[in-house]
Parts: sequence; C-alpha cells; structure tokens
Amino acid sequence: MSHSPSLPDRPRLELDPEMSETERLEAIRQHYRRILQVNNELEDRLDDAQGRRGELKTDVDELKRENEVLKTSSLYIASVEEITDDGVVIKQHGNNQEVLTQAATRLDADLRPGDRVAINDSFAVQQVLDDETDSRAQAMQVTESPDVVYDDIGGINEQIREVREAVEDPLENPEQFEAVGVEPPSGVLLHGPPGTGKTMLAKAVANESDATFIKMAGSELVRKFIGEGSRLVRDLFELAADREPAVIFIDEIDAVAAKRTDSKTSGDAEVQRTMMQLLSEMDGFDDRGEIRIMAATNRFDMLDEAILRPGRFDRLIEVPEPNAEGRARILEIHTEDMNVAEEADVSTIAADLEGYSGADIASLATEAGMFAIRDGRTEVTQADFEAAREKLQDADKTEERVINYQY
Ligand SMILES: Nc1ncnc2c1ncn2[C@@H]1O[C@H](COP(=O)(O)OP(=O)(O)OP(=O)(O)O)[C@@H](O)[C@H]1O
Repeated sequence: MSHSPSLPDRPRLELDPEMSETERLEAIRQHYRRILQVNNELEDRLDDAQGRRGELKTDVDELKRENEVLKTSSLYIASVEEITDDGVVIKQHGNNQEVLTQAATRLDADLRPGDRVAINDSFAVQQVLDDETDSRAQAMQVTESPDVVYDDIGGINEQIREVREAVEDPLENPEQFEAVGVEPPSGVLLHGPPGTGKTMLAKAVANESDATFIKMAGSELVRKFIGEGSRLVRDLFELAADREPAVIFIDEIDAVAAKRTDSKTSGDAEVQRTMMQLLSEMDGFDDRGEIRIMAATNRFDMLDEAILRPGRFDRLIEVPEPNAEGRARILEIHTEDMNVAEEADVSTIAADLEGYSGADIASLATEAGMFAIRDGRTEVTQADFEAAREKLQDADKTEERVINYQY
C-alpha cells in the first residue's frame, strides 16, 4: 500500500577484530548515529499512522451512523398489546397481524402496553415512538363525541337541515337509502367565509349521529408534514374504517386541492400527490359503510374542479355570514350563560353587527363581559356590548393598518 512502505532495515554493528581502538570507537559512533536516524524515521511513520488511524475512525463512525439510519428507515409501525414473561405481544398496523416478539434489551424497562413502536423485519422492537415522531396522531384530531349540538349553532338552520340529510340520515338509516335505491352524497363540502360555524356543524353532526369525529387540517398537511401527505391521507381513511361510524372532516381543503393554475401551491408535486391520494381514496370508497366525508373551505374559488366531480365532494353547502336574525340568535347562544342586564336588547345589538361572523360575535360577547368585570359589576349592560363593538372595530382597523403597511 502506498502509505505503508517497508520499514527501514535494522542497523547492524560490524566490528573487525583487526580494527584499532580508534577505528572501533568510530564504527560504534556511526552505528549509534544510524540507530538515532532510524528511530526518528520510525517515530515520523508512527505519527503518520496515528493520524491516518484517526481519519479512518471518523469514516467508520460515519458509516455506522449511516447504517443506523438505513436500518431505522425501514422499520414498521406496531402497537404493544401485552408484555408477558415470554416476550412482547405486538399488533402490526395496516394488517393487524399479532406477533409475539422480543424488544431490544435497552428498551425492556420502558415498554408499556399501548405504546406505538417501530419494529424491524424480524418484528423485534427497536424503538418506542414518542408523540413527536407520531405524525399520525399529530395530524389528526380524533374525538369520540364532540361536545357540540345543533342548538349551539345559530343562523344557519337550512344548512343544518342539509347536513343532517347528507350525513346523519345515511349513517342512521342506511336501509332507507337502499330501499329507495338512491346513493347518499359521497362527500359534503361546506364553503363560506371564516368563522361562520363550518367546523361546529361537522362536529355537531358527528356528535348527534354518535359517530367518531376525525379532523385533519389541509394546511398542516402541506406545511408541517411535508413528504407525508399522501400517507397520512391513507391513514386517515384507515383510521376511519377502524372507528366507524365515523365522520372524516378535512378543514381548509383548498391547501391540498387548489387549482393547477395557482402556481404557488399547485406547483408543488407533493401537494399534487396528496390530492391524488385523496381522490383515489374517495373513488375507491364504494362500499363506504358507516363513514361520511366532509370538508370545509373559505376559498371555494381556488378549488380544483376534480374534487367536485360526482362520487367525490358532490354536495356543496354554502355557509354564509349570518343575517340580522342569525346574528341575534348567535348572540343569544353566546350570552346564554352570562348575566345580561334586563335593559340590554340582543336584537338591537345584533342589528348593528353587519358583517360580523359567528366567531366575531362570540368574541364580542366575551369582550362585553370583560368590560363589566373591569368595572367591578356582575351584570353586563347594553353599554358594555357597545364598548366591546368599538374595541373590536378599532382592533380591526389596526389590523388593516398593519396589513397595509406590510404590503
Ligand atoms: N353559527 C354559529 N353559531 C354559534 N357560534 C358560532 C357560529 N359560527 C361560529 N361560531 C363561533 O365561532 C367559533 C369558530 O367557528 P368555526 O370554527 O365553526 O368556524 P369555521 O367556519 O369552521 O371557521 P374557519 O373557516 O375559520 O375554520 C365557534 O367555536 C363558535 O364559538
């Protein structure tokens, strides 16, 4: 090898018996100098070798790390069912296969039933997944029975009726649809301005149909879970199948299903893949059983028409800003538990709230209550509502100024 040429020969001392005393001394001196020289040479070589060894060790460490990564990137996900004297019983996700296996010794003490774990090809548990790694749990919000009822929603009775017909009826009376011979709508799309009660409506229909509510936010899929979008969409439908009856709710669907002409979002191949996965899940979902699919958007104009075709989101329900009557009902709902003065008139206040969404009205009620508290009163007066309205309007103006300043 180029970096290890043969070692220098060991110097020999050759003394001739014929030599004089002086000659012998000279020969020994020379021999001594030669030994020193070889010694220096060997020391240099040793330094070189040590340096080289350091380099190689760094290479090995790097390869080891790479190997670890390669090993861990091909792990499967499973849940721990039971820990027995014979080993760990796990259930693999996806195929639900149960296996009795062993855990890496360093994990023995940490393992608990219910843990999500990563297993290798021979099913040995390699890693316990914490919530951080569990993107599925982060990306989806699962609620057994959301605490919203239809009566909590004001001003959109017609929309409630339509959602009940499209979601609740097929969940509760599938036989009726079969007997009449009509297919219930595949997917229900709620569209309208922000804060008008779209999410509430989806939660209420899940609650009142005794279905599990599974929410996924489209915007998070593209912002937070880059590269995982299509897998998470697949997981979403799988989870719903495990938990039926279930209502799937995809909020801000425009984030994954924008028109192709919108270069900023749709140019992204990953977003396209996520949308294709969503479409294929919906198309392949003929025998939908007890799963209903809902979605919401504030940007109906941005949606790719592909998602609106029959068999996909084919029931569109517009949830508009509330009118005066709706605003009064929403204000009534949000002041139900508040100690409001006799003289305060909800409909007069509501009449003045043109352009307010349900969410705006909810903050107005809280803000009015805060005025009473600051004033040391226990009753909320008409004046408190007016003060709250002015405060929110001022806040809006500041926001506008900030936005104008930014652009
Ligand atoms: N119609 C309504 N009746 C009563 N409260 C409402 C109504 N609409 C909105 N609210 C209040 O505003 C909050 C937010 O509403 P929600 O999340 O349902 O709106 P959204 O339409 O889904 O909004 P976004 O499009 O911003 O997600 C609710 O928790 C509720 O307090």
